[in-house]
Amino acid sequence: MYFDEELKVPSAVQRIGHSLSGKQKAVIFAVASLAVGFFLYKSWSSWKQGNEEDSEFYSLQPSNSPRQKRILVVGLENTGKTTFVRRFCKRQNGSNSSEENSFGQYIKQHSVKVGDLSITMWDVCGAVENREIWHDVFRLEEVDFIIFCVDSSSQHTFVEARKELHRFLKIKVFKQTPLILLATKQDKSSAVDPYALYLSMNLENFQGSRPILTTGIQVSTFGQSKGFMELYNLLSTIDE
Ligand SMILES: Nc1nc2c(ncn2[C@@H]2O[C@H](COP(=O)(O)OP(=O)(O)OP(=O)(O)O)[C@@H](O)[C@H]2O)c(=O)[nH]1
Ligand SMILES: [Mg+2]
Repeated sequence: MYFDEELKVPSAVQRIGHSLSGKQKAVIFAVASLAVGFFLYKSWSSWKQGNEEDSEFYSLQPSNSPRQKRILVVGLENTGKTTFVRRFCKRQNGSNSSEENSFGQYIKQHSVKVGDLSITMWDVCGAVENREIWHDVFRLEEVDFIIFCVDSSSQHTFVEARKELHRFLKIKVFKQTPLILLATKQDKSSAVDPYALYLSMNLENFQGSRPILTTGIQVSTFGQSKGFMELYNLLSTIDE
């Protein structure tokens, strides 16, 4: 391909431009406009869908006598724990949530009052070299729930996630602690649904001693979330 000296556009493209009639140009313009319009509509509707989901959860007002829930959030690295915890605990008015280091830089403590609950979440780093911390976290405080996050779109990590989850559930102090298996990144096209994820974790042997529940969430790049209301309902209905 060579370039026209003056216009710096490929001559082949230039020739096509010249050979099109006004009508053909109008058709191409209309098709391109429709494609752009469709793309904008799809982006807007997925943003709106996420936002609607959010609004139910974010409109919950804190009650005067909330029940305390202490929740440990663990899972392999890159599963979306920090994204989830920050978004869940950051209320729109921002006035009643907090984030601080707990046990050094690898565990972040978040607190929020939402609806009927006063929630403290510990977001524990998931990188391999830090996983031994998981086994020390019982020193934090008594916990009411374990939320174990699995990136539902990364099926190649399921075996490792299952191994770590089983290891974690065998820790003595957590032997009866209710578990919520959280299927994160549900927006991704390769994501499996929460029930399929639950089956792949082989949790039958752990079921006798504790409630085990599963649900899914997603948090978009723009911060819109889905599934938080259902998670809130699970947290508020189970009483240990
Ligand atoms: N598509 C999509 N991406 C997500 C979602 N949640 C988190 N992510 C992305 O996943 C990546 C990892 O998220 P983090 O929240 O840092 O993961 P983490 O589990 O805290 O990782 P560690 O702290 O290393 O254990 C980031 O690039 C996030 O933007 C989601 O619901 N959907
Ligand atoms: Mg993190």
